[in-house]
Amino acid sequence: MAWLQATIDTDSVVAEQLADALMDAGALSAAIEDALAGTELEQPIFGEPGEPVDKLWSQSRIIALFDEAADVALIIAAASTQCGIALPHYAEERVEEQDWVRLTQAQFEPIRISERLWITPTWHESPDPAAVNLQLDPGLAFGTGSHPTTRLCLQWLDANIKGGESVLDYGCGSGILAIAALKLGAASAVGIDIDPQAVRASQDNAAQNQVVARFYLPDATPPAQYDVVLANILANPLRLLGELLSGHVRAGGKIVLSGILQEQAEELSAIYATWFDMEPPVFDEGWTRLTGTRHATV
Ligand SMILES: C[S@@+](CC[C@H](N)C(=O)[O-])C[C@H]1O[C@@H](n2cnc3c(N)ncnc32)[C@H](O)[C@@H]1O
Repeated sequence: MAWLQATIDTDSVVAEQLADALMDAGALSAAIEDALAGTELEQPIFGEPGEPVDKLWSQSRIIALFDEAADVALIIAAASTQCGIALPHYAEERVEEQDWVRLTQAQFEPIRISERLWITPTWHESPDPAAVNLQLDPGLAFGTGSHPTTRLCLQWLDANIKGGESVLDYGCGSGILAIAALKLGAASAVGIDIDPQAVRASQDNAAQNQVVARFYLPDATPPAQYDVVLANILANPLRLLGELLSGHVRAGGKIVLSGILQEQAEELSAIYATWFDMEPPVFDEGWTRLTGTRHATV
């Protein structure tokens, strides 16, 4: 079994419309990426939940997959006509059947977070069995440890969990932060996510790591206060969640915020200074970690 793949360079303004038209005309899949990805001109563009992305890559590339018997030229011509654009430049190649599982797994290697903390996929031996090892596979929920926003939180946990803390992981994704906190010695951990798939993935991952954590949708958040509250979400939800998150941190407890772009750090830090003594931000690849200690009274 084989497929045909077309790599189509296109104007970013029509990329989404063209990808949809390709699907309508018979493509099996059509993914849009930055045509300059992997070069010095690559443009990192991030969206906020619930908000349209207001920036486009300067050039887009559509990677479309077709059945082996498809007439790719005809489909691209039909899709271009539907979008009212000239036939774009494209390259076509044959993609042979491969061991996709093995190929995917090969992309996920163990990740060393710190001297003593590793994140390892289940199909790998841990490189350091004596370390604190989290077993985590890429799945439907965000959080494998490879992203700087997660790494910043894991590094904070590694340096600051001394043993016995209660932890709230708000926006838990895969549950990675709650699970890491428990593995590092926290006494209890609760995770919250708006995505039911993330709640399920977190439960599965906790079981895989033989730790007991509780995961809920926001409506079921226990009305408790914690020693540590982590929230790796994004700037916009963090702007809106300040009151709620601060209410879950005991006086003298810590807040750890991530998912904030470097240029958003000052504004977010000022918002959370309402409830916390904020520390200087820590940056990693353009992302920010903010931490603070809860005021005794507000
Ligand atoms: C960037 S992921 C972080 C996952 C994981 N905690 C980590 O550090 O890798 C953000 C998660 O927050 C969840 N989320 C976004 N907005 C939320 C909100 N308002 N309340 C709860 N969870 C939210 C998303 O569904 C997603 O799973």
